[in-house]
Amino acid sequence: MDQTIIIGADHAGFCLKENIKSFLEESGWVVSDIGTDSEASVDYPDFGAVVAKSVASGLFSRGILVCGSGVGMAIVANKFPGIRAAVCLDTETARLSRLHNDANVLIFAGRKTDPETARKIAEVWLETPFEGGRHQGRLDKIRALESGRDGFGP
Ligand SMILES: O=C(CO)[C@H](O)[C@H](O)[C@H](O)COP(=O)(O)O
Repeated sequence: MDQTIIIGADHAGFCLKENIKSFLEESGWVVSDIGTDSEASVDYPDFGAVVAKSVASGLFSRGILVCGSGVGMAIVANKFPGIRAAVCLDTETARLSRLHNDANVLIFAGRKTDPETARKIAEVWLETPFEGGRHQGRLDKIRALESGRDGFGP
C-alpha cells in the first residue's frame, strides 16, 4: 500500500493531529501535514478542503482530518466527488468504514477522542482493506449520484 498520507486539522483538532502524526511517522508513514500549526482559532473548511481535494485528485490515496466534533470536517470533505469521509469514534466504525465504505478520509473528533483511542482507530483504519462484492455496487451508486447519472433530481 502507498505509505504516504495527508493530514490536517483546525485549532480544536490540533493537539490530536500532532499525536496522530507522530504515531503515523513511528509506523513508517510519510506524512504531509497541511496545518493548522497551533491552537489559535482557524476555520475548519480551509483545512478540510485542502485534504479532501488532495485525495479526490489522486495526489494522496488517504487523508486524515481532525476538528472538535468531526462534524464540520465531514461536511466539508464529503462535498468533494470521490471522497468518502468517515467520522470514527471507535475501532468498529473505523473497520466498517473501510470494509463496507472504502472510506478514503478518516475524521477524528479532537474534543472527544483521547490519543490512545485515536491511535487504535488509525491503526485499524489503515490496515483494513475494502471488502468489495455487494459493497462495490453501492459505491458505484454513490459515484452516479455525484455525477448526476442517478436518474433523480431535476
Ligand atoms: O465543526 C465543528 C463542530 O461541528 C468542529 O468541531 C469545530 O472544530 C468547532 O466548531 C470549533 O469551535 P470553536 O468554538 O470555534 O472552537
